[in-house]
Amino acid sequence: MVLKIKKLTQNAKIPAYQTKEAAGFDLHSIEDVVIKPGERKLIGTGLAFEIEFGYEVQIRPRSGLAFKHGITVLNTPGTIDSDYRGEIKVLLINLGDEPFEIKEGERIAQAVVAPVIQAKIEEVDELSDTQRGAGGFGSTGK
Ligand SMILES: O=c1ccn([C@H]2C[C@H](O)[C@@H](COP(=O)(O)OP(=O)(O)OP(=O)(O)O)O2)c(=O)[nH]1
Ligand SMILES: [Mg+2]
Repeated sequence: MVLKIKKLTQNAKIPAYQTKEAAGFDLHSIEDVVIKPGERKLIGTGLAFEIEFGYEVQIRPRSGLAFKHGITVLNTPGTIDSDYRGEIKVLLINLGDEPFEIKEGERIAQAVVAPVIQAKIEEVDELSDTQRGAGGFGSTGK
């Protein structure tokens, strides 16, 4: 699968898988940002993607930032559609107790390519019967 990446700004960094079998590649901030406790911020990467049809890119948190600083991706996994050509942005939230400082060039989140199955959506009047039926939300016990 080829992922085409275009730099939209001079200071954008083309991401790279950090190890041979890494599932995700890290995304870098193009901005200096401070996120106060409880605050959320949309952060630019300066990158645009052309994803092959049949795939998406998911934006996920970095576990180190989550564990050490309470920094996570609010909408995780963020969905990048294969037909999106705008700037890839990362929506971070600070769930920690201290302001979190991000410097331009730092890695703020990771991206994972995943296959997508687009369904043929069909409206019907009846659905088939099943043993579970409408039971959910703990219906089988704790
Ligand atoms: O973390 C994210 C999530 C989304 N996007 C971009 C790519 C995606 O293809 C587009 C739309 O995302 P989504 O469908 O999640 O947002 P929406 O609120 O439904 O907006 P839209 O009405 O544009 O679909 O925004 C990002 O850059 N970062
Ligand atoms: Mg949408």
